[in-house]
Amino acid sequence: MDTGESDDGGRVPSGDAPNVTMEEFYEALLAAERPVLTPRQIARETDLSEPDAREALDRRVEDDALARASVESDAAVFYPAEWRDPAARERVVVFANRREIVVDRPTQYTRARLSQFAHLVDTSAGEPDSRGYLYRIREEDVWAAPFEELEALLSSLRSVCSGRHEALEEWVADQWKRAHRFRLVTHEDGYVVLEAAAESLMGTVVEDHLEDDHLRAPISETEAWVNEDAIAAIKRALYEAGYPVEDDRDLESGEPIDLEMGTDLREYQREWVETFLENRAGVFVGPPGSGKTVAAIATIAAVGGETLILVPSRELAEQWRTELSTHSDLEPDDIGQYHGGEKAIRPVTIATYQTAGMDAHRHLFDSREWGLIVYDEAHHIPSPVFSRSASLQAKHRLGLSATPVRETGSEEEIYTLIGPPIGADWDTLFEAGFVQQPEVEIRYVPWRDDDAHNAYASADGRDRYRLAAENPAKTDEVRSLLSRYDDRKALVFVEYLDQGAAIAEAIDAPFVSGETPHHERRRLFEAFREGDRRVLVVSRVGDEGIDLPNAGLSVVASGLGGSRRQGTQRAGRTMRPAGSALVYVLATRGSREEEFARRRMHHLGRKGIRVRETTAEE
Ligand SMILES: Nc1ncnc2c1ncn2[C@@H]1O[C@H](COP(=O)(O)OP(=O)(O)OP(=O)(O)O)[C@@H](O)[C@H]1O
Repeated sequence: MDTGESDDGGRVPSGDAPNVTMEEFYEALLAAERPVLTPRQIARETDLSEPDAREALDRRVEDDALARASVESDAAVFYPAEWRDPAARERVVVFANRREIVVDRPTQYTRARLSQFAHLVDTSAGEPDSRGYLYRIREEDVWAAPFEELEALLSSLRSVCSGRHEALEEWVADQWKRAHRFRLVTHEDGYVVLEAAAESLMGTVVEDHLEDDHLRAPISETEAWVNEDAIAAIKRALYEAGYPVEDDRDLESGEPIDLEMGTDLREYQREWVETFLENRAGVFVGPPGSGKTVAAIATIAAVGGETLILVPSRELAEQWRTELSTHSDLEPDDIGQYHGGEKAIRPVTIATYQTAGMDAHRHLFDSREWGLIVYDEAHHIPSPVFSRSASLQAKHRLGLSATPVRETGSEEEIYTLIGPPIGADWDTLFEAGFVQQPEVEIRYVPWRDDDAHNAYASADGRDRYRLAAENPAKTDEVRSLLSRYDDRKALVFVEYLDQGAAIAEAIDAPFVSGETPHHERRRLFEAFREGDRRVLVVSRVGDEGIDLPNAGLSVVASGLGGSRRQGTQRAGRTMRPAGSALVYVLATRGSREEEFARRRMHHLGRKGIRVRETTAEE
């Protein structure tokens, strides 16, 4: 519909002029989860055409109901005029030098606004008992902020901070500029060009940070012909130098695909997909079970181009096929599996990272122009595949990750090579009840006797770590937890094969490890899922992504020395919408595991998950 002739009666107050009521405006803000709206967004949320929306908004500015943040017609954004009044706002304290913002009891709406250009550090900042949310603005937050214009970002910042903070704004503006200094574009003759915003950048930044073979030849003072094999390396090098590159290459997608969703998205999933479509790249970051896979399927539908889904294991490939059929009308014939014995390219193709990384299959991926590449468990992408698949031709790149934090600090790599993080605060998801908040308990298990303790004390390095991990007293603790919760499906996670075998024997349950054949693993997981199998002992292999929706109890017997990512994954096993969720993490009393356990769980605590500590003797 394109005129003001709406049938709701309220939109056409006098004459034929289009109108937007304040109620509609607020609703549109909430729907878009944006602090400010453009005429186009208003048009999308109401049934006005874009020119009519623009006219209606301009008139509300004249009434002083709305304020406009920019005078340039294309970049104009609108927000309620009352937001100029600080008294009407939540209490916000800005620490400009530290680039930190503390908001007392922020509304979900304020949090949504902040998450566009800052990241949540802590939810218990400020006074004791307060719910002060501490946000920090890092370089990469500004680089990835989903705004077309700097002015829109600044006005969003001002609207949250209720006023100007010159130094902070200057810093933000500076960061913004850095992220708009280099661009990769496709020349009309088909080759790739690196464009710099100024001559001096070519001279300094490029000289200092790129290798000789990254560029083939200069084209002008500000442009160079790029070696296409080095695109990922160039992006990474410039990112590290503090100049993230905008990737505006002209990439064609393959055959279009036509796919209808059979599942309605939740509000936040819709927001994820929309944000993704705006940026054409990004990583959905949400706790396990928060619906990333379903949102990814909706993204495939929205992009409508040939899609490659990369997954870490064959079990996950299988799971994707099922999910695609469950949530969309994609026919089995439209789904190709590309791994092991089966190698079929279809409108939607699922491949393992392992196969995708093999030289023998490189051409298949390189020679195609995918409309969308989905990286499942994006924090899990093996390094060689990382650089290779990042240079795959794709119009859109979508990562999925429950835990983007990598111990190496290389989460930046994920965001450079795939795209900026997209996601709700975890506690928002817990609060909304979409993901059950697990109860996590760190349980300290004493050494069985002095001998065991002494052996630990006199060992060193890896041996110590292993002795603590394999403390035999943990087996008793596992047994006692299993009998205490004998009505729950339970997973016991272990780090070492010997320990897994020992625990499995002691509790008479199967042990699933990397040595278990694929078909056997699948059978066991299925038996667990479908009902007759109550307990599984699982080594690292079962650790990620395998959908075990009905685990009501997880016992992490060892594996704390692993990465932070693992701690979250393991706790995540039980974070499913169905059933209550309990996680026990066993740590040997008086060993380094104590400290490890606290640190890992602190990380979960920061994600809004409740953690408790007890001792096994209690
Ligand atoms: N919009 C929705 N409506 C109904 N059910 C949904 C919706 N989104 C997700 N679900 C269900 O919630 C469960 C978890 O969803 P999904 O598998 O997409 O989560 P995930 O974040 O990908 O989990 P993981 O990180 O473990 O892979 C699934 O059973 C899925 O069918």
